[in-house]
Amino acid sequence: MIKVYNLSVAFLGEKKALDNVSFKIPKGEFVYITGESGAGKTTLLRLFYADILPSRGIVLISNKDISNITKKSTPFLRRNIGVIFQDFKLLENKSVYENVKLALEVFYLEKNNMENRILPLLRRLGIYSRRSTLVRKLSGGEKQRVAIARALINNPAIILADEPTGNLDQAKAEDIIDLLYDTAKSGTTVIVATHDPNVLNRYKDARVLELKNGKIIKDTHNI
Ligand SMILES: Nc1ncnc2c1ncn2[C@@H]1O[C@H](COP(=O)(O)OP(=O)(O)OP(=O)(O)O)[C@@H](O)[C@H]1O
Repeated sequence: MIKVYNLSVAFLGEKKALDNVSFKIPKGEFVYITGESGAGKTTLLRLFYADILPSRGIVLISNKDISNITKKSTPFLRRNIGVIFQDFKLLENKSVYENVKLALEVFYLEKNNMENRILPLLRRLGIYSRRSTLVRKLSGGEKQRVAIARALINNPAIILADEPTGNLDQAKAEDIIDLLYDTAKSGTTVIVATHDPNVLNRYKDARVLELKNGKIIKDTHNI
């Protein structure tokens, strides 16, 4: 469960990136965060994994207040959160397998057993045959799948995806959204920031939170 109360973020010398935002997201929900460029989507996601702290207001992740979380405590929070970044942030000169393994090694202690965790996930995401390929040799769609594998490998409670279909054609974008939607079906909370209408229309029953100038102007669930 994610709860935010009266959340505002002001970057130095800028107008507010988020302005008094409140909402709750239950466990296992699939939510779109939408809004035009600069609306505050990325800023909101960054608050959830404590990449930034709010100027005002409260962020609760699984009932833990992270509004003032210390740097020392952020690894414990992030262990439960998988992030899929707009620009992937993969290690281009390492293989698909290595990229996922590095994310697993941070928290996983059974070093001998890692293959049993990684290979089935690569299979599920359709990148098993690319496991030894360097990331820099992959297509955009394949890189996106590696980014998803890396986000899922620690079985996080929450997945945050920032424009996960950025440069993909429509069919590939739909594949990626289907993967994320299925992930929510198994109990993971999935939050997808996007302004792509094809992505938004893919699951019409999904909750849509729309931001404009840092404020929520639409919430289809309104809870
Ligand atoms: N590090 C920063 N320093 C100063 N201003 C920032 C910073 N990050 C974001 N902003 C500003 O905050 C506002 C919200 O930005 P944000 O990146 O959250 O929007 P967005 O909805 O994700 O946009 P996009 O769709 O273009 O990624 C914008 O006005 C942006 O210029």
